[in-house]
Amino acid sequence: MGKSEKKTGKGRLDKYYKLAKEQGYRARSAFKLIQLNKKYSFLEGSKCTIDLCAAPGGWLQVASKYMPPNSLILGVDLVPIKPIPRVVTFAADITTTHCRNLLRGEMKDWKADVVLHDGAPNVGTAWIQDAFTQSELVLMSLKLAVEFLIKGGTFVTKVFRSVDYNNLIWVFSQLFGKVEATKPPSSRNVSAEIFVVCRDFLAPKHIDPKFLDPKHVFKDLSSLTTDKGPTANDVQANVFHPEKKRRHRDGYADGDYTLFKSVEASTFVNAVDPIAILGSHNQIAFKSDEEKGWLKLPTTKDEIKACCDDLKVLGKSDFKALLKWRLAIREELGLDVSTKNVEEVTETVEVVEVVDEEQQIQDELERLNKEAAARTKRERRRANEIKTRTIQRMQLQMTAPLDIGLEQSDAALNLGQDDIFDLEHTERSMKHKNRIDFMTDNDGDVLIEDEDGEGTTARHGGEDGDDSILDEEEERERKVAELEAEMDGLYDSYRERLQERDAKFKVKEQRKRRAEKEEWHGVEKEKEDGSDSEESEGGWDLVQNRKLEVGSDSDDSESESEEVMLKPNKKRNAYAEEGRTSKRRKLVPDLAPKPMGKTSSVWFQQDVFAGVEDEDDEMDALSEHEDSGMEVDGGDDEEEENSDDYEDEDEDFEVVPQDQSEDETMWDIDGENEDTIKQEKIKNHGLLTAEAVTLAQALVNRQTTKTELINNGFNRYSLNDKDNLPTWFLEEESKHYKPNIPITKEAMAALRAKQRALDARPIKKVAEAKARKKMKAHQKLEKAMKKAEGVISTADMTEREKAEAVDKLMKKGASTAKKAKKEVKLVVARGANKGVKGRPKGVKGRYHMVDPRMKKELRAKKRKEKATKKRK
Ligand SMILES: C[S@@+](CC[C@H](N)C(=O)[O-])C[C@H]1O[C@@H](n2cnc3c(N)ncnc32)[C@H](O)[C@@H]1O
Repeated sequence: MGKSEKKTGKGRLDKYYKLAKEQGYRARSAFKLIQLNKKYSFLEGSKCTIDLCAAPGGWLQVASKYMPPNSLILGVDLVPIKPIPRVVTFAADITTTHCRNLLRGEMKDWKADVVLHDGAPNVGTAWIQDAFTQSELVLMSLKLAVEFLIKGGTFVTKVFRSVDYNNLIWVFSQLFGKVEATKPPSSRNVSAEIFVVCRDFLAPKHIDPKFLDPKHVFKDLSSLTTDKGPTANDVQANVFHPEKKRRHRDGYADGDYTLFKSVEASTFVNAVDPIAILGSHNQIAFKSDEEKGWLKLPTTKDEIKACCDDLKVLGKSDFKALLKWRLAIREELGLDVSTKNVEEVTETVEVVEVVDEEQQIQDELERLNKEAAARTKRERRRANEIKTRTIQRMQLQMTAPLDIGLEQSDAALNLGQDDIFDLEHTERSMKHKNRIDFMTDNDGDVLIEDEDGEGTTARHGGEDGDDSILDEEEERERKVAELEAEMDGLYDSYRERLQERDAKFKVKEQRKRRAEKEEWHGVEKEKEDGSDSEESEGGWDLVQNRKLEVGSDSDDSESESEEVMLKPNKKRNAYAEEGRTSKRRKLVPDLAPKPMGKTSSVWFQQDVFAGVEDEDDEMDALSEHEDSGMEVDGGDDEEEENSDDYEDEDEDFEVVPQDQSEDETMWDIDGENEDTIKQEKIKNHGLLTAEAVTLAQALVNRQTTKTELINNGFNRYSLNDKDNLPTWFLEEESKHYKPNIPITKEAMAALRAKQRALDARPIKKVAEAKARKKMKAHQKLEKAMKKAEGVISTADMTEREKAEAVDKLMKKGASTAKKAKKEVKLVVARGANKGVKGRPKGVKGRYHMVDPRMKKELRAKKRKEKATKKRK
């Protein structure tokens, strides 16, 4: 709401408002005093004026303007008044003795010629209280006036036309010679205010205290009665907008001097217009026995009782509560019939129908059956919808593996979320399957262990029941395998997408893996070229590879048990192959030839492999190493291919197909190959992590031994079984599930020193440029020397000439390396040089005009450099 709108709404933007603004008065009310003074001229002759209720100070400004110089002007208000020249102000309540004392202190034994009062009580309390304070305020100002006024002095006060008006005028006339009520033109017509100018103060020696006692002055008023009540509008407004306090500026109804009105509760309850009663009364009283009985009813809560006590302080919600209470009482009395009751009656009529009990039970059962059927149907439909949605999302590659996990509560598959992630369960079912396989006897009979552990024989493919159990199990396994394969595939495509989005993804991955390795062993492991292939592997492949690695390490007896473990996996892989279409490519090993990894090349550089070129021989060599329990790092697809072939022929023989895993390094601590790489790496780059340096220092300082270190390598992290875990889980786990090797201060310091040394080294480009320069200088010098040799061998030159020529040549040859920089003189544009155009006087050679500030900055820079050098 705009300001002008607000003001216009109240009719305030009148000419006096504008005039007050123009003339610098703090309030438009200033014009009321100006006009009153114009009519009665009391300010011009006043030497002392007291303004009661003077804030913000409009009247004080007028007094200060119209009163003679050196006169005393005092202003009092509840709120502080901003200073006005030659005006003394206080903040005090005019009804208190404190205010009186303040005035007395300021006046000494002076008397005031004029006492002004423009007070308006601050609204906020109950309406009845307002009405009382208003009249009281006038009487209080009169009390102060008669105390401080000089005989013949003037008292100007504002009163509201109310029931008190006549009484007040009568009191004034008892104390002043002339009493006139007037409404200055600046006072709005809508306002009930009127100004009474009491002149010629009689200053009686004794003033009857009753004249100044509100109780006395307004005492008789209560005896007067009126027929004219408040208007209907007023009443409604009182009830529905109680917060808007009405000042009754038009005064009370003639003769209606009873400010406090009580109404009996029964009148309110029986009234045709209860709102009118609420608006025109102060209290609802419970006098008769019947009314007192209502007080005990549960509907008459404490709040209702409190509301009935003082209607004038109630809010809208209180009135509503009272009207509701009235309705409740009326229902209680049978005066009203509530809609609720009507409904209840109707219901009762329905229930009263005589129904056969059996029939009723039958109906109830039918109803329950129908409900159950509908529920099942609903659930099935919902499950189908979810299934379809999930499949669609999978097809559209919208579902990331984690999402899948959340959405796979597929009732149709009999797999909840728990089932999918319940790997134990999956494994159990697989083992169960294996056990069945293993327990198949030669006759083709199957030994199935019952709960007690006793074997029972069942015909292979015999009874339907067993078949169905097997089918169910198989079906279940198949679905689990399919889902897992699906998830792995999706995870791979997710990683691919990630790779596409983030160009640094590969580098990050490599770094991460390197960091992991270092954390374990303290030395950085050479990154294999084949890491790419590992990255592109699905989780299932990784698990498979790990299995193969473990298998290759274990002895024969172990490999047998491993085989048992591996079997279901192979089977699962087969299922996965079956079930997968587009994502399947991730599970198929990449057959394209790949460059040999660095580790591999180091390995194959050994003498043993000299001259071995053909594939078969290579495979022989590999198998030899397998037998000797040594780790062979693959990465070549040829090997991989061959390994597959061999696997088919002899399952005991398994070749590590691709990249070396972290586990491998852990298990093969003494591996020759490993050591070579590590040594080489350390030789080239030194130790790179604080953990590695800590361990190395501990070793050097004999705080630990190699054996201890190896033993420490076998901790809960190293023996973490990662089988059957999906890649995404392993990756997530690798972030947090790792040993926390303590590092020492010394290790950190050593690493930092190394880093600083590295930082101090010039970058490759700079080093190259320097080398180029050096080389050129060297070439030039060589050229000069050749020329000098030519000069020496010349016959037609004297020895002296030869020496001079050689000297010149050699100088020229050497000078290129150090070309003297042409010096540029800096001339400060200050004093005579300020604003000079062209060469400044007395400056020879190259020069550059500079701002004096530049020199200062240069000096500061040098200072700083010096300080940093010192610190170093
Ligand atoms: C209409 S204003 C006075 C305007 C003033 N005449 C002027 O021209 O600026 C009424 C003032 O009376 C003050 N007032 C109300 N009750 C009071 C009390 N008990 N003691 C002192 N001042 C009071 C209010 O604080 C308010 O500032």
